[in-house]
Amino acid sequence: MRVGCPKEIKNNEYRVGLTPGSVREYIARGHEVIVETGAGLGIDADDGAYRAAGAKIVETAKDVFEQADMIVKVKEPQPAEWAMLREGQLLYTYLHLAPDPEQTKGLVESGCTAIAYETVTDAHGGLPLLAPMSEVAGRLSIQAGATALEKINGGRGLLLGGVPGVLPGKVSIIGGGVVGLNAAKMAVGLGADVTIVDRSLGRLRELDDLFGGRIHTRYSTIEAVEEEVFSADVVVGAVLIPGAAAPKLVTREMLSGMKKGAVIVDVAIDQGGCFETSHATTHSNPTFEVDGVVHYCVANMPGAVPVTSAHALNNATLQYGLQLADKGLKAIAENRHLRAGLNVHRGRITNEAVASALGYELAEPESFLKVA
Ligand SMILES: NC(=O)C1=CN([C@@H]2O[C@H](COP(=O)(O)OP(=O)(O)OC[C@H]3O[C@@H](n4cnc5c(N)ncnc54)[C@H](O)[C@@H]3O)[C@@H](O)[C@H]2O)C=CC1
Ligand SMILES: CC(=O)C(=O)O
Ligand SMILES: [Mg+2]
Repeated sequence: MRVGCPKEIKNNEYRVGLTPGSVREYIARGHEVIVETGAGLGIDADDGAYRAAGAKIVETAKDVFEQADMIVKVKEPQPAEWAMLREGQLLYTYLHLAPDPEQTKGLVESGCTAIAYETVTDAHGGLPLLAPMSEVAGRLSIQAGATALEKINGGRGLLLGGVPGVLPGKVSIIGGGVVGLNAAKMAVGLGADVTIVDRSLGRLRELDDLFGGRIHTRYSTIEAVEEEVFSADVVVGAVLIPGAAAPKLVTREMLSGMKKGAVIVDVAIDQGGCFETSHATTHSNPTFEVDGVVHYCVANMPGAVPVTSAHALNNATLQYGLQLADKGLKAIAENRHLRAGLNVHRGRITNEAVASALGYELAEPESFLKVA
């Protein structure tokens, strides 16, 4: 198969879908790889590094989209990109379709077959292609929150860890999955007072064991969320219902009970966000204020640390990408975890949560693929 990797074009997105190391693996399996010039500059990989790995360098994204059978990216296609996709072409990237009707329409109209990293599953009930970026975003969320708390950035002017004789700040994390766990590790490391709220008691037990009494855990109810939000200096939004739009757990009304200059970091913004007042922001203008509360809602947080993120992402995406390149649609038919990643196929929506969020009729992949 001919595999293509364009340069990312989302605001301040410096990751790349294929590292030179991944290119070598595709080449070793007998595939051709074409890479847009400069695609890897954000991770210090120049065209020479890609050529040395066996890729052919092309001048434009149009060349990549025209020539490749499968496109490997990081972020959801932007309008100029979905316009270049064609019927039968495979797209392998993050999509986050449920809160994004325009992109969904673009992909449906293109006729392409789109596999969303964030809905590919594994045998342990996890989301293996979302996990590495959730690790990064979870860790970054505390850096972002701590920075936004500084007075000069519109925050309360509070140091999260405190100092001897002065109490630390309070971090409340809503959603104790991969983002939540990694946010908690960083917040604990800074010396903050940390609470994690989740609706899974099993998960709260795991977290309690992991942190050995260093954090507080709370079962997620409206009351618990409200009390946490009112008392926090930083609130991290980290809930996920796979494929679906994030539930709005914090309403606009609740903001009035928050401390002035407190900070919300809505990591779940890529699925629409779990605060009613959130809207997606970019790295070039990451925060805004509503009712005295600073909101940080960057939808591609890992893009800020591309050297770490692109390698972590490739570590996870490579094995599934190779299956797609080796076998095309047959890989999706044979591997139910990859099939869970199928969101769009030849004009139809194949993911239940996306279909129900956006009012499409669901086309079950099993109804048109000969599954193993
Ligand atoms: N903004 C960005 O750059 C990035 C955003 N993300 C997003 O972060 C979000 C979280 O991802 P992960 O941690 O990997 O998901 P996860 O599936 O590991 O964890 C989600 C947690 O939310 C909990 N949850 C669901 N409903 C809840 C409720 N009503 N109250 C409390 N907890 C609830 C679940 O029990 C689960 O423990 C996703 O939307 C993901 O796409 C991930 C990476 C980067
Ligand atoms: C998960 C995601 O949206 C990101 O890494 O940007
Ligand atoms: Mg995102």
